[in-house]
Amino acid sequence: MISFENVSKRYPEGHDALRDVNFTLNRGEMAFLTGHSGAGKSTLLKLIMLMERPTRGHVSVANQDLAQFSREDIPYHRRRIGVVFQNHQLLFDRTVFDNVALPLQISGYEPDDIGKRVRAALDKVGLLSKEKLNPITLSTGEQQRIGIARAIVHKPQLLLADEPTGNLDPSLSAEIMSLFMEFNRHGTTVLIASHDLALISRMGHRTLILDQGRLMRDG
Ligand SMILES: Nc1ncnc2c1ncn2[C@@H]1O[C@H](COP(=O)(O)OP(=O)(O)OP(=O)(O)O)[C@@H](O)[C@H]1O
Repeated sequence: MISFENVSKRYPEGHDALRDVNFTLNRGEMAFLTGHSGAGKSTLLKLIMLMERPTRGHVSVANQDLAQFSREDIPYHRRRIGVVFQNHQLLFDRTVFDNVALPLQISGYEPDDIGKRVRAALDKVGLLSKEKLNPITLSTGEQQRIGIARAIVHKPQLLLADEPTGNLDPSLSAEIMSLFMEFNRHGTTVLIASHDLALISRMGHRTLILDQGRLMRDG
């Protein structure tokens, strides 16, 4: 599903964020990405999303070399991916339903179809009864679950998360992780960047460790 071949990324100021990174994540696999602050975790995810381009090497998603994608192809590429952020970037002037519906509205789905898909996504994260509420009235853990519903509402093949449990206590973090595992059991490929080593080791999944931009361990 994802392949990195000799990938390096140097930002314009001359900082090497990734150095000669090689790995493959198979379709249907779930893995964690960890490392110290500044190790290159977010940069690696940004290369997959085409928010950044590598300086050297090749990144492929679903057997397509992303170097072939022009700026116009980026929306097509992003529709295959769901992304969860630490600060879930919800809109507090809209309902829970409308927050989750947003990516579908942008992609031009029919209103009936949007209703069905949004409710299915909210059901998966246990928030169906809260669709009419404003997210600001919900707890932090519930807000993160809205962010996850929004990330999976278009049924992406690939789910990426950047520190999805950064603001949450251990029991809420475990809850969020079990949601990711559930999506993975249903076939979604999942890659989660997190510095929470205790949580990662409890999950028992493949873990990629970055250190100053180099992939130090994969297993
Ligand atoms: N847009 C940018 N321009 C210049 N340097 C950047 C940019 N984004 C990241 N960097 C640098 O690249 C390195 C890797 O950053 P990155 O955000 O990928 O690491 P990270 O492992 O996600 O860190 P954190 O856990 O703190 O989010 C850091 O030294 C950072 O300062």
